[in-house]
Amino acid sequence: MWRLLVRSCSSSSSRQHKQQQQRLAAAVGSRCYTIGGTTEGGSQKKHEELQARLPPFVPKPEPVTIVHKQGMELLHDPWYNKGKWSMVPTVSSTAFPHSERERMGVRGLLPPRTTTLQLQEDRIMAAYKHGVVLVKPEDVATGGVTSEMARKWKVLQDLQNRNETLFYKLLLDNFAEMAPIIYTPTVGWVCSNYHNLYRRPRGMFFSSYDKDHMAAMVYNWPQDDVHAIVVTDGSRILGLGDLGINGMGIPCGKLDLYSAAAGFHPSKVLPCVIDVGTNNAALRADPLYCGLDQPRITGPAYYELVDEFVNAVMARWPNAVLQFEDFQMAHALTLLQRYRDHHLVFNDDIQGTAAVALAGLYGGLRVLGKPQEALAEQRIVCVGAGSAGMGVVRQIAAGMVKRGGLTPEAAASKFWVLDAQGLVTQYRPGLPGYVSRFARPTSCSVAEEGDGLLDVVRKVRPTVLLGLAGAGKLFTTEVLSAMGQHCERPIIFPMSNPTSKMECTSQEAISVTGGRCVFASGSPQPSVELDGKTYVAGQANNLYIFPGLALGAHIGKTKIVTDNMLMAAAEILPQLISDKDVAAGLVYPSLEDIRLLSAEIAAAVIKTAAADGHVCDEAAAAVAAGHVQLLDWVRGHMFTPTYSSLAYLPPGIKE
Ligand SMILES: NC(=O)C1=CN([C@@H]2O[C@H](COP(=O)(O)OP(=O)(O)OC[C@H]3O[C@@H](n4cnc5c(N)ncnc54)[C@H](O)[C@@H]3O)[C@@H](O)[C@H]2O)C=CC1
Ligand SMILES: CC(=O)C(=O)O
Ligand SMILES: [Mg+2]
Repeated sequence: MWRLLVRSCSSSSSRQHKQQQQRLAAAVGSRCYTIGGTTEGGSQKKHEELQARLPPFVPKPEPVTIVHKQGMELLHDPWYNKGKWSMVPTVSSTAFPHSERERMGVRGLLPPRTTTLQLQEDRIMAAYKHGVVLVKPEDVATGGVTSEMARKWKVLQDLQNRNETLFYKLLLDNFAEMAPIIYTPTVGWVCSNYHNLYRRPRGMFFSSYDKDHMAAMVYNWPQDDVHAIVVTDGSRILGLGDLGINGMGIPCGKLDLYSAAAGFHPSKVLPCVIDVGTNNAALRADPLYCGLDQPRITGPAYYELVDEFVNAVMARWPNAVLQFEDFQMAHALTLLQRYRDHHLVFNDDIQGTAAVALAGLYGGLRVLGKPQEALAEQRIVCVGAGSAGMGVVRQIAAGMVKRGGLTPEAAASKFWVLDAQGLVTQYRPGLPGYVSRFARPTSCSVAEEGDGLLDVVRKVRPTVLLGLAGAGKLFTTEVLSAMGQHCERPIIFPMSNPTSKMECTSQEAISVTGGRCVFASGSPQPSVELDGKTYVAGQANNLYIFPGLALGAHIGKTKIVTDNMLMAAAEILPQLISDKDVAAGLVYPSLEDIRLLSAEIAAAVIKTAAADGHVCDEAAAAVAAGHVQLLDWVRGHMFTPTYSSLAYLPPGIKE
């Protein structure tokens, strides 16, 4: 240390400098130290030489502020917070250096990348001078989100930051209208621009930097009783690809729906992101990006981190249901299989989407006036062999076995699955097990390995066309027209999100098929007027399933989420469509009734889990009491956004 100090000094003749030299000499006393390799000891001349080279002393007290707050309380104090709590986009709070985060109990409450006061100021100046461009033309192109939708999102976001009770009352009272603003498609734009829009930390941020700290840092979250956690690693956000830590917008949006749709108390839900880096070079290069500046960690190190996260949150909040969301296929299924027998977890993209697709097909059969058994007669083309596509195919096949009486092999023969390389057949080397079961046999006739969608549709003449590729307009006019030519009432579900990644619009499908198709899409679509008739578009989105499924699993204390529970959710949903809506061609019930739908799904899930012998005694008693009592019991657990009287409890006094 002395060596460094001495070598970095420079000469000065100031009085302060001399005082500093004297103080240093006194402090050093007769201690031996090295200058340029020579050992010195008490020589006045050498002292003077040394002191002459020391930097000047500047009497400047270090700016330390004594704080009597830590953690969330600190972040919520605009004076101590090192972010901007303003109405303009900025990187909030991230100017806390890591050592200080540790000291102040805010580790995990902020994104991992730190910024500077200067960068924050530059951003504010830019917004001050040039205004905030909320939606750029390219955002509309990539996300299908207009300035008007972004403006509404901002109004709701500001309200949520101010008054959660009012936010949830508004959302619940206007659910169908506002779901597209807090959820898809607007949430896709929010994630793409999260680093620009970020104002206030929400949820917990875990990163590879936190390795070996997660079990402790979860205690920085102030709520002891968390009921639902949604986590992403940002690797496949909707159909928008790797958005790194920006993917945090998705757990936030999903949990808004947990509270609005299923009545989870907003203070008891926890959005989480695990930042293992990103392969999105543009984001990493952006100075405002608040995630780690490193490529994604893969392999065993990745699984060690996710294991640590799961163990940490499950140890602190053993009653929580944990939803995995928007993990890329390379990890999604492996993670689900890794935890599903040990914890109350599910993967929404694999399982929630599967259940909503099967529900939509049962709804479609109702529209066509056919029983559920008719599922087994369908020929189904699915474009997209990823986590969502294969989850959907597997669930529909299970429905064919259960309702249609087919063997698993016969059910598999009803599917033609395409990925980015075209039709998937057994010719394909290295097919993972979850795909190979549905790969067409090589001896098969009509369609061949690698065939494009149009060829497959012409050769196979499917009755159902599903889109889960996240690749945009794959259901071209030719494809839609071919669907309409061989099938009187084709079922067409372009399920990819957000709007810009959907395989076709409602207008395209309905006009090309002359209004004959049964249509539902992943993101909401407008009604279509054709020849004086109005065709209403349904929404084939897992938002119908996950709130009620999670509620049933949580309050029923089912310990795990089974395939039977998912099947129960898929089977109950189409029974809840009103006859009027069926007559209008809708394959899903109205979103205006979302609380009722979630309660019915939760009840169905609990009944199934009870039959399989894994619910808590209270839930078992509610099931035994009958359906009406069970529904009442479920609803009794739902949060209702109303104001209540506040009572003050001084510190140290127990409730
Ligand atoms: N409506 C809903 O509730 C849900 C919709 N999704 C959407 O499904 C889409 C896919 O999600 P994941 O399966 O998780 O993604 P993924 O990345 O796991 O799979 C994508 C699949 O699409 C294939 N693909 C890509 N481009 C293609 C092309 N041009 N032609 C044919 N196939 C192509 C890929 O080869 C891969 O098999 C996303 O857009 C996502 O937003 C996902 C979950 C729920
Ligand atoms: C809806 C959904 O979960 C997705 O598009 O990924
Ligand atoms: Mg998803």
